[in-house]
Amino acid sequence: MRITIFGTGYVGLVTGACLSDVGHNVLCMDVDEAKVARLLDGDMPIFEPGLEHLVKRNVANGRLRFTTDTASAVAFGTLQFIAVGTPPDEDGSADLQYVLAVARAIGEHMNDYKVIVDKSTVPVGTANNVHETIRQVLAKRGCDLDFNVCSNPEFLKEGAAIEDFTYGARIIVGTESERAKELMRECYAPYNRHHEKLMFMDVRSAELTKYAANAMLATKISFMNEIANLAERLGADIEAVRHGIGSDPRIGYHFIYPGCGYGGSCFPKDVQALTRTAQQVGYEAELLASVEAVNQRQKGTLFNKLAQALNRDLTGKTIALWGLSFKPNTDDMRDAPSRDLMESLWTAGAKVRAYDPEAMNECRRIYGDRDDLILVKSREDAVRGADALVICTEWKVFRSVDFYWLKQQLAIPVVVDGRNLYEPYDVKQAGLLYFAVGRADSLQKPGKN
Ligand SMILES: NC(=O)C1=CN([C@@H]2O[C@H](COP(=O)(O)OP(=O)(O)OC[C@H]3O[C@@H](n4cnc5c(N)ncnc54)[C@H](O)[C@@H]3O)[C@@H](O)[C@H]2O)C=CC1
Ligand SMILES: O=C(O)[C@H]1O[C@H](OP(=O)(O)OP(=O)(O)OC[C@H]2O[C@@H](n3ccc(=O)[nH]c3=O)[C@H](O)[C@@H]2O)[C@H](O)[C@@H](O)[C@@H]1O
Repeated sequence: MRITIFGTGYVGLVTGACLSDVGHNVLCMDVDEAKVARLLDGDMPIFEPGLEHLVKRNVANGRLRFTTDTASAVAFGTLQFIAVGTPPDEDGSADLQYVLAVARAIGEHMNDYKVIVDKSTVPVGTANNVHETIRQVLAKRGCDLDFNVCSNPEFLKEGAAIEDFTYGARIIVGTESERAKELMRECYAPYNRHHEKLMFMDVRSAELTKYAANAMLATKISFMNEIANLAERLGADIEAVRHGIGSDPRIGYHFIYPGCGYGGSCFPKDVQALTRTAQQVGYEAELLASVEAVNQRQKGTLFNKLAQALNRDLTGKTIALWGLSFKPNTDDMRDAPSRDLMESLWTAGAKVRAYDPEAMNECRRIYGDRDDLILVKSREDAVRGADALVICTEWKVFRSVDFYWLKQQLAIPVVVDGRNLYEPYDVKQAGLLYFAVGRADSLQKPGKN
């Protein structure tokens, strides 16, 4: 099957690589010439486990190609996937300019039947909007061509994108057209062999399903962070509570890890966009607004704990930071909690010595050269000579630490852990003060031991 994908970001590139790997012929189009040039050179613009291998294999066998040429991209595929960004607008609603630019390009260049497949996360009603945009462009051209627009939201997680795309729990397709349905069935047949994963529904429900899924997951996280904050104040341990509630299958263990707030390119923007959508139809989404507010507060928790541990004396201090990406196995720092922490530390007059296994270049790209940011090559380099340590991301390399060694490295024996990686008792045994999230032990103050 011939498939065109607009956008070679996390979603577009993974979709292109995976669909070509199961035998489809895929042409990926991006307006970012530098990105396409890198891809043509076999260089990955993002870090995603397994992606480079998949891309190279399918480029080599000729089933995966890249272009910046819109006309040939539109001519190529019967299916035209839209996988471009939908960043937040100033008021929090989804900015559809990139989606609609693709719609116009399709309208300008199409000469036969197409199914336009919206994979970007878009507000309810966008498929209609895309349909109308294409119809108007075709009308201007004096063309009367048949086409359908369907919604096919993506549920992959960064860091596990290929696995999620390949083995995801469901494939949602919103369409009222039998012809589009058959083509989508053909596209996803390789993923639908063992049990029926394809769920067809109306377009608006498919669009809302995506926001509902992300909002539900974000709600679970904010809920746990709220309980964690309570646990700290009540002298309870959130890790015991997490085990206790997760064992109830109605609640489950997934997405109930407390931490330093959810980040990434999606939960923050999608919760905001859904809240905005609700307002637009005259409904105050109070729960969603609270999910967002709790998350904002949680992102300040590491700084507050550190400031309290150091008696608010941060000026001139050097803080070691382990983990910059918003989660492990990605170099993505969009809305990462590490950014809130670093920016607060700089405002308070502290320096940051940071290490991340994959996000160093991304950090350099975002913040450039500055005196108060020192990027180092290992976790050891980060703590050597630092005053205290903060952990923002639960990369595997941070999980096992000799706490006696760590104590010797730090001028002030303070470890603030935004991911609850260690047993408080083990850390304390080495003479360190350990401030985790939602753990009664983390309430200890310097001088109390
Ligand atoms: N990142 C993720 O894990 C997931 C993202 N999504 C959704 O998928 C969409 C894409 O997200 P990402 O892949 O993260 O975005 P991204 O920002 O990584 O990539 C978007 C790409 O689209 C390109 N682009 C912009 N305008 C274009 C045009 N007119 N024609 C062709 N290419 C164009 C950009 O140059 C960029 O390379 C968003 O709506 C997002 O909410 C959904 C599920 C997971
Ligand atoms: O729409 C999207 O873009 C995607 O958003 C999330 O995926 P992603 O943002 O890549 O990463 P997650 O693993 O969901 O983590 C998001 C944030 O929540 C945090 N988190 C996650 C789980 C948890 O229990 N606690 C917690 O604090 C993570 O540290 C991270 O900062 C969803 O999990 C995907 O299903 C969805 O497709």
